[in-house]
Amino acid sequence: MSERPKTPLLDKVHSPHDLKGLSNVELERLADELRAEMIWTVSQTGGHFGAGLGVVEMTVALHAVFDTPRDKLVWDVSHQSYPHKILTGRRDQMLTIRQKDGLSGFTKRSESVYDPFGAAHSSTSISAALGFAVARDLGGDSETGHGDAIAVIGDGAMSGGMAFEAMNNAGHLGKRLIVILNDNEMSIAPPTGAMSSYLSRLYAGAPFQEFKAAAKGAVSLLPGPFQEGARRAKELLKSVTVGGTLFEELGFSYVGPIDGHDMESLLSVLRTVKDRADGPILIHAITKKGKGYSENRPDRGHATAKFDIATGEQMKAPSNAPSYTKVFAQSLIAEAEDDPKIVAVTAAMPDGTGLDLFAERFPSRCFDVGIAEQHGVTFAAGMAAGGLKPFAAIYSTFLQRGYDQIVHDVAIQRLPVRFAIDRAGLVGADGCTHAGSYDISFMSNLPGMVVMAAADEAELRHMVRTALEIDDRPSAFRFPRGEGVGVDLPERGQALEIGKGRMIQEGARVAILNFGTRLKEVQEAAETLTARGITPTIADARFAKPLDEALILQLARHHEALITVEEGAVGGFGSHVAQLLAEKCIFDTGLKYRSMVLPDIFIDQASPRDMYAIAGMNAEDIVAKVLTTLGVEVLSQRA
Ligand SMILES: Cc1ncc(C[n+]2csc(CCOP(=O)(O)OP(=O)(O)O)c2C)c(N)n1
Ligand SMILES: CC(=O)[C@@H](O)[C@H](O)COP(=O)(O)O
Ligand SMILES: [Mg+2]
Repeated sequence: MSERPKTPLLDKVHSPHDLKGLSNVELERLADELRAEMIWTVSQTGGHFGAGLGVVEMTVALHAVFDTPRDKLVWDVSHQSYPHKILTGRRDQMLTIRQKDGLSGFTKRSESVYDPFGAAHSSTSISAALGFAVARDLGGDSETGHGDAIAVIGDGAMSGGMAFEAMNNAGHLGKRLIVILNDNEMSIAPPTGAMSSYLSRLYAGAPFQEFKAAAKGAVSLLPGPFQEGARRAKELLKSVTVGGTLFEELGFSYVGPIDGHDMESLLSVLRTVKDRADGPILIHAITKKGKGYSENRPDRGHATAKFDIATGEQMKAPSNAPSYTKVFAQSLIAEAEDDPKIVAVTAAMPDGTGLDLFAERFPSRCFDVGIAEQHGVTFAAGMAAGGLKPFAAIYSTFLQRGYDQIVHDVAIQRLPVRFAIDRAGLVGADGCTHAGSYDISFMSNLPGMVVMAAADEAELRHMVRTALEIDDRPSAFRFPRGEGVGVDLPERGQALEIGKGRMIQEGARVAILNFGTRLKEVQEAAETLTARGITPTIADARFAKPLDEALILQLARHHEALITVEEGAVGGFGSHVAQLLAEKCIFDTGLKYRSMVLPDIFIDQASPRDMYAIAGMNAEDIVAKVLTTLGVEVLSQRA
């Protein structure tokens, strides 16, 4: 185990207030200690890493200059907020981060007054900070008071449309608002897009040194705070800006680029801005993701498992089966070898969706659109309308961003976009912000949509093929984060019959109708139940839409009880089954129907197994549900 670093200055910091008396040199030393502390902490826990390392100096400088929590500091995505958490009274809990009952890996209002706004999905910070600015100016109530509103947003997050919607609004309102663009020339993967190239050009055009000198000069010109008139302040800011940027056209003052690791520069600029800004201002800070430890890794150490600090070696549990993501990617590549019309879209998640593999094989047929799920969906719709066969590979939670586009651009026009919905169900350490809980509901509600869920990795392979063959309407297939169950994989997928489920085992009294990867838990539950003399019938629905009506009615008519199981919120598969049973008057026959869905709460981070335990959806919960439904004593079973 790596030794905890010595951090004499940091040990004296219990809140940002303790930074106020420190000199610039001490703040610089504090940043070094904070970085060492963060490296050690994440080596023990795993988690998001590179982004936090890149904002260590910025975090120290922001807390030294601004008056949080009165000033509202909003971190975009907030995967970079670990140093902020350490400085804002949560250092002692850092070893619990992303674990059950521990700290969240993201900012969270209920966790700290220093987290004025929760995040985890990207590109929301400018909108939220603008909201704080307006609340301040219009006398909103706030326990911590109202001061400056500061958004820290990455270059990747800046590719999201919301950031521009917010700047458009902020430039128009003209309120004092501070946006720090943390430009490390990385998203999770290297950023793509014209905006990214534009930022690089801004950076290339104005070397730090000149700016640093200007900033220093400007600060030395300042008399005490609050003594300078507005005219002078404007001139001062102008002297440290370069003109003609896109941001200025949108109504922001642009300051930069500055070296985001240079404490002197940061402090000078932030102090100047704090004292003088009178409208929206954007500070362009250049940083290195992974600074001081993982900056040379291809992903700059975006996220990591626990690791050995000396060797960098990550401690990952050995895998027994390929991940669902990999099976998806390999299956799609196999299909694309034969069908040149197949194209793939990712919204800034090439590695996470496996499309990095697809892009290696078919570079011109793979599109990383940036953090732009809305655009990604409509872009795919356009390609479908143009005669291609697009697969939009998007995490369930991020697909929420593109919902109107799914309805308006895809479903209403019945365009054959294939949605490969990764990270379906509860994902673990990222917690409720990343849970894929709603896609079954929001996709199954749409007329004409085909909605599938894979029960194992072989099923996923078949569903890729099935989606490919559905060329007259949109379709979706969902699969979870992590490893498959280890079933044999067919070389190639076989198209499934649309809207047809499959029988897994015949039993009596109770039928369990599964949708998705709870099948393993259902089968485990069935073993326990069989030992108690109740052998359930098990079927795998495969489709939530269209429903296999014949199968469902058969199960309902030949069993005392029918229980559906799905890894999704209420309103999904089970609700559609209930609707069918009601319409066919099956409830009138006395059928006991139960639907096992995610409960109506947001479940915080824990292992997926623990999250499903909280949700009441593991094998033992299925056993209990069967027994209570049949009126059999549960307690004796548990004993
Ligand atoms: C809407 C949405 N899509 C995708 C993601 C996944 N995601 C998390 S961080 C990240 C990259 C962000 O890049 P940037 O803002 O530059 O921050 P950096 O990690 O470089 O500091 C992405 C794509 C997300 N959080 N939200
Ligand atoms: C912050 C963020 O949104 C991503 O980094 C996310 O945590 C990735 O999740 P996976 O590890 O499931 O790809
Ligand atoms: Mg970045």
